[in-house]
Amino acid sequence: MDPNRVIVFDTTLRDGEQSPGISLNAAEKLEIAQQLARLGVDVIEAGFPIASPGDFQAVRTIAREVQGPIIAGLARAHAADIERAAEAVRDAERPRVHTFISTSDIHIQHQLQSTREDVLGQARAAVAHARSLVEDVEFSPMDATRADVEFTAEVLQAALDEGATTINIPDTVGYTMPDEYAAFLTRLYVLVPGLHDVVLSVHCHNDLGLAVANSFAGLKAGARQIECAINGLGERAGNASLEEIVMLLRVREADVGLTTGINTREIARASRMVSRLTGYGVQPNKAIVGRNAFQHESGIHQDGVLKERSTYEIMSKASVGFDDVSSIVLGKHSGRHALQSALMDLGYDVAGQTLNQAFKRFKELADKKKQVTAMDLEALVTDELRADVSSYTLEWFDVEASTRRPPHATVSIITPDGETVRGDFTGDGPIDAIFRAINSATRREARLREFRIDAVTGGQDALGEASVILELSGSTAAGQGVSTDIIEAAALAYVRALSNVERKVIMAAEEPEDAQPLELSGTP
Ligand SMILES: CC(=O)SCCNC(=O)CCNC(=O)[C@H](O)C(C)(C)COP(=O)(O)OP(=O)(O)OC[C@H]1O[C@@H](n2cnc3c(N)ncnc32)[C@H](O)[C@@H]1OP(=O)(O)O
Ligand SMILES: CC(C)C(=O)C(=O)O
Ligand SMILES: [Mg+2]
Repeated sequence: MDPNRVIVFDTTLRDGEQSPGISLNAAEKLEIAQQLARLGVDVIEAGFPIASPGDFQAVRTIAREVQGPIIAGLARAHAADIERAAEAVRDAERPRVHTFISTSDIHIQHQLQSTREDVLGQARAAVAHARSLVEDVEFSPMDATRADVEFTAEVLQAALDEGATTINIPDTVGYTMPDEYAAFLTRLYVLVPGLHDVVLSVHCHNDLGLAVANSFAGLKAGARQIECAINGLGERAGNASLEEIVMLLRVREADVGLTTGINTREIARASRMVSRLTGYGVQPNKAIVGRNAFQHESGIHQDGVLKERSTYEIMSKASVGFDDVSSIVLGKHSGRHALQSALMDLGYDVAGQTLNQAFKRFKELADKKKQVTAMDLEALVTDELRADVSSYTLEWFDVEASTRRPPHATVSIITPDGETVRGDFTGDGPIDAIFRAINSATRREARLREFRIDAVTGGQDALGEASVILELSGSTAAGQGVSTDIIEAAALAYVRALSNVERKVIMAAEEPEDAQPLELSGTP
């Protein structure tokens, strides 16, 4: 085998399933195992067969149905565990039994309540027994990183003497540090030269957030198998995340020189499947598979990525199978380039002053909304186009609403001549009050024919779109307004409808009777 090829041992279905609250049935485990095979992992640790009849059945089903990877079952250093594991994986193309016993004094004294001598004997017997049942036997000295290195070496020598084919060095409680872990492995290679003839493996936990860093240090020290789990699942803070270590090796391959057999384009699918079946969501800012991992929200980054992706991305989202995720997210930190590009996607070719005006409205909206969606943008732009044909402008308004007295509205309007006029009114409801306050300020007797308000987008911070039809001196016209505040949306719509109807009245008075009515533009 290529000495630079790293064996990917996936333990999502064993250590990953040890995450509190996860219990996968045989069908669910099989579905994940099939995806792991598509992903191209080399070994699937399918479960702990002695743990329950269900887990035994799940491991057996996977062993029978999943082609490609080695299928492993975990076993304590007990004959019954080993026999159950061997039976469960027996029908696999390539079965493996993974047996383990602690070598740290903390575990030997307090958990096993035993002695180093007994542990040495149990390890030897366990590997020998496993080897009598299957060819491929992995041995792990549990809690090795807190154990005496000389004693661990002695146990490993016994495991090798009995025919172990892979030796795994677990950092069971996520205690070690990269330099220390690498030094521990280097020392084991010196103390147990036979380790050079088998595969040395790393199995790191994330209690201090170092699982991937420690695993990587182990690979640099000579290990060629990495035990990891999709989405970093595993006991307590989890195991090294498969996607992180695999992409680290891929992205820095030229510098590190190690490869895996993983089809990285299957990573996103594997992550989503595991998340769905385990009920463990992925944190948005998780490396590689988090929702944000390939999204850019800030204007400077968006500008860079729009000009050349590599300015702010060290890998492409396509390389991990996230083709369907949009890279540019519009929010309060976005700039004109991103807005222009998003508008272009919607079919609006805006530039110059129109872009500046849309950008101003967009920033105001982004201050109110966490994320600005395509629908919000569309509403904003059409609203901006409508604003171009308005004659009256709503400068500001105040509405006092209460259940104890009738609502009162005050408005300030800028007329087509640039004059500021004010009006106020006490109405039946806040919208009625503001509409009549606009009439009072403009000294127009417009009559409301229709009023409707719709939510443009979902959620508490949704944009509302108000539509108003007004009648003035026998003519009618419509106006629309958009805002996160429905009273403001209604007032904008009223002011625009008033501008439109007034223009119609003037035109009707000026033009011959067969003239066509003026069409308002509002769509791209
Ligand atoms: C670091 C790891 O991830 S190790 C794997 C952890 N995974 C699991 O434990 C999940 C599956 N486990 C189970 O379903 C159960 O714990 C079983 C079926 C394996 C055992 O259940 P029980 O027999 O009731 O024992 P229990 O879990 O309470 O205690 C563990 C026993 O195993 C012993 N033990 C622990 N590790 C080992 C080992 N590697 N080899 C031999 N014995 C061990 C403990 O000393 C304890 O023995 P004791 O009963 O003589 O005190
Ligand atoms: C069983 C072993 C490999 C384990 O999961 C650990 O020590 O963390
Ligand atoms: Mg573990």
